Amino acid sequence: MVRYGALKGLYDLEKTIGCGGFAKVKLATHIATGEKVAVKIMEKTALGEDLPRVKLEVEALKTLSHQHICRLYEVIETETHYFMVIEYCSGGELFDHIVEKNRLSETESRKFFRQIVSAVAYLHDLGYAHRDLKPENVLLDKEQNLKLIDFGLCAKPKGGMQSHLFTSCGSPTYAAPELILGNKYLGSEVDIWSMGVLLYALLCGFLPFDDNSIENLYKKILSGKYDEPSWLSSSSRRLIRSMLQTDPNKRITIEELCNHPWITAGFLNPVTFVKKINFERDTEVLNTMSAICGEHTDDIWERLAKSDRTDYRTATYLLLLDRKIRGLPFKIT
Ligand SMILES: CN(C)C[C@H]1CC[C@H](N2C(=O)N(C)Cc3cnc4ccc(-c5cc(Cl)c(O)c(Cl)c5)nc4c32)CC1
Repeated sequence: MVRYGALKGLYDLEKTIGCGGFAKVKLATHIATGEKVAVKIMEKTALGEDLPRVKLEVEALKTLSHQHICRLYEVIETETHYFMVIEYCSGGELFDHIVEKNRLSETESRKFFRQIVSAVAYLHDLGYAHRDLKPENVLLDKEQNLKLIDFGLCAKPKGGMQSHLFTSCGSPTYAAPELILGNKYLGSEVDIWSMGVLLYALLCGFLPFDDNSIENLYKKILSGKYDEPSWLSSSSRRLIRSMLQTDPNKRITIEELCNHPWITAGFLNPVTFVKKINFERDTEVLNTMSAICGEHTDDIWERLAKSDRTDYRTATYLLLLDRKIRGLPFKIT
């Protein structure tokens, strides 16, 4: 077990829970609260041209505060490494959940899909596009709530969501036709296409466009033709068709999606998102921290509010707040 001095006394590193490209993700315990966290470890020398993606993801995650987007608690930078301390999702990948059940019922698909739509609507409202939405980037926490991860490819176009992007990125299987063609595209529109692929995977248990040869895969995506299994309801067929429109101008918008009849069926309200104030003051949690570190709550809050929100103090505050929200003991007895 390689010991990382920078984490000493703050986090106990445990098993590796995944590797992705230039990062290794390990399970860890935040010592002060006993809370489980995921630590994304990146070696600077190995990052190379991927370094800008790390900064992009950190900046995005620092801004984002949504119940279905994985929360960034802390960033630790040393000479050789970056460590991102992120909310742990013990429920694994949504993909595995679909595979083990073969496919999900319309009701269960709707529950998960509403959470994805809420997270993406929130992202787009803040001027971000994820651009790599796929089942592997959708995890579940212990309460089976959905968490969006991996913002290494997300874009916040300078000119806002109406300005076009060019970099082709993400995985071809979930990529929209305009992205494959190398046309200029809108991040929001490619996210809608990818969500269409995700919804299809939830309801069908397999992908709308799939092929071992990348060339045939591209042909299928550009044709926009896919099977509609008999078990799909007409309402879900209509919704999927409106998302998997090869012409981005004909594709459903995120606002229409939030109000779509299939989305609202069985629910009282359309999908909304709370622009959660990123950082609300909680006196009980501050009292607990004051008991731990001996400082006065006003001084602690003062420092928290001024910090860049990625220090250990912030992580401790957020993890205690999480425990309180989940009804777990968080007071130092
Ligand atoms: C395929 N990818 C490029 C990497 C893969 C690494 C393991 C990870 N994981 C898993 O695959 N479990 C099954 C366990 C697990 C549990 N909690 C997690 C909490 C956060 C994250 C996470 C990972 C990355 Cl690379 C991020 O950028 C963010 Cl914002 C968050 N990954 C987690 C994670 C999923 C992604």
